[in-house]
Amino acid sequence: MGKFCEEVKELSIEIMGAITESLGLGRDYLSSRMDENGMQVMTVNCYPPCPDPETALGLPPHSDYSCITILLQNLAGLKIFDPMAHGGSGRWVAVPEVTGVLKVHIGDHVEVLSNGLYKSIVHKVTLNEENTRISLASLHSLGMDDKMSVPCELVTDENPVRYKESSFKDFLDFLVKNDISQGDRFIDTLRIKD
Ligand SMILES: O=C(O)CCC(=O)C(=O)O
Ligand SMILES: [Fe+2]
Repeated sequence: MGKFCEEVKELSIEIMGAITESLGLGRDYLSSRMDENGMQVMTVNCYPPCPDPETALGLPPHSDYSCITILLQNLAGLKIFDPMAHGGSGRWVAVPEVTGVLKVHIGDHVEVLSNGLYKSIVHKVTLNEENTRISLASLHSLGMDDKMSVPCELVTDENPVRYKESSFKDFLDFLVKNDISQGDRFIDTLRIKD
């Protein structure tokens, strides 16, 4: 498990480098903040078989507060929300399980970093009648008090700052006061209204 955590952290820094490069910020824009002071939270989720899977959920719809989440799972069950489908009313899409594959979620802090170009993905976990499902989710973020803000390089008159800055600690404060199981989303508290 220790080796998995270390390797997945290295992978997260590579993926974040590709994301910041894609935004024109360069590969190392966040690498030292993520590598030396960044937070890695590893969650082990166990979903026992459910006699009536249509009436329950393993995890309610949410987006991850992290920059990115790297996910390993043993069974299908993950669904992501495609907000553009059906003319904007959206639909849930089942993510196929492919053995040994890692999945990457864009989290709220990459939405902020990209000033909304990347969207954090809303997802949920469904249950099944027969088998126990296990997933390992590794959430990668900046340090506890390190604020993620929209880079000035991405801001112009036509593209103003669309999100307030925030830290992991700010997310924890949000968690205390809100109920993510009822659909409250941290990213919604960061949006700057026109
Ligand atoms: O179990 C899964 O596939 C997803 C877990 C998840 O979304 C989370 O831990 O935030
Ligand atoms: Fe999640």
